Amino acid sequence: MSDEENMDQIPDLVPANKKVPITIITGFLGSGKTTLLNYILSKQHGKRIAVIMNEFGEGDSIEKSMSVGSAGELFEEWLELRNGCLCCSVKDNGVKAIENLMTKKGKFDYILLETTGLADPGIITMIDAKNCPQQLKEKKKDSSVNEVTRQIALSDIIVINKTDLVSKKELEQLRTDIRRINSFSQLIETTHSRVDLDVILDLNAYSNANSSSDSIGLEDVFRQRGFKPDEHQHVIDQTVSTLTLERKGRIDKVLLDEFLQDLLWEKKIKNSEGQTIEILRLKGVLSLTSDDNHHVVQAVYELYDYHTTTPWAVDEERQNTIVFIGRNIDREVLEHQFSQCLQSDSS
Ligand SMILES: Nc1nc2c(ncn2[C@@H]2O[C@H](COP(=O)(O)OP(=O)(O)OP(=O)(O)O)[C@@H](O)[C@H]2O)c(=O)[nH]1
Repeated sequence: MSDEENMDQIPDLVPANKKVPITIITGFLGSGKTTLLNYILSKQHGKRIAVIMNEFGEGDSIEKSMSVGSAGELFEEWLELRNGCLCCSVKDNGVKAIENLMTKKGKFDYILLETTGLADPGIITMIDAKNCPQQLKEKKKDSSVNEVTRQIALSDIIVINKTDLVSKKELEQLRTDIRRINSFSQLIETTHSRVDLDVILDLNAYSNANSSSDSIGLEDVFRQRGFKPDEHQHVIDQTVSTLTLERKGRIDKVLLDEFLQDLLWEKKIKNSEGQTIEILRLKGVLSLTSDDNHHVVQAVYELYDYHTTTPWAVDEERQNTIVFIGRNIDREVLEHQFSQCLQSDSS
């Protein structure tokens, strides 16, 4: 069969009416990623899960399969990708690899991606409770953000693993340090990576899929966590931190695009001390002037995109919540810029 014919068949392999969630698992060497994957695979009976491991280094892509299911109904495929950038892997090699997997093995219910510490986008970040405090202190020669800070900043779920190896006081301090970097992400504490699988497998934040009825959208996450704008942050923060803004009304997408492009692409937006505001991750739920649906905006560094989710209820007050995670965050500047994107007759 030619490649073209092969590609034509791929859409049929994806479960009907359902986009397959892709979850990225990242973390430092030895933080417990493999333990987590093995735990997930050992528990998720009756589901078909593809695990994509993203490793860095020389050598050809290696495919290795392993079978964990007891009754044979559970099948997992491990696939190792090479080359550094996870964005490229996901968009190019990764997609191809997933397609090949589906061609060979049929439909999957979940796709899990494991990456080593160098990949940028992370969704679930594994933290080694014992070693993380030291990793957080690491100074990069070029004064860029260190690896573990970046992983924490980018994540939707942070799993603090190996809590058996630290005291209560050390754990409390670590929680505070992590929250300071990313106050949006959900924090889970474990030993041997034993997480609540519903939380891990329903996470769909980085998938390009539109919200489907059975996946948790960002707006649900905001709602479930009772998310409130941070009132405390008035000063410029030169470390990595989170800022949340909330505005009533409707956003003009043309104006928002201009703002996001100035912020993320052109890096034109400076704090009040003239330093560039560096965004690592951005997420938001918006009410746009263009239609009556919720829109989710997400960015990882320069890359950003929107997707449309559920309609606003007729009597629901329209509001826009946006979370910035980055460095040199300046509340006043970002607040001003974001407010400029509101439709002029919005309050
Ligand atoms: N004490 C303790 N050890 C753990 C825990 N979780 C995992 N380990 C051990 O830590 C070691 C590393 O765990 P892995 O799951 O291989 O970590 P990893 O992130 O996949 O590591 P790499 O493959 O090197 O990137 C293994 O020996 C695990 O048994 C935990 O909660 N407590």
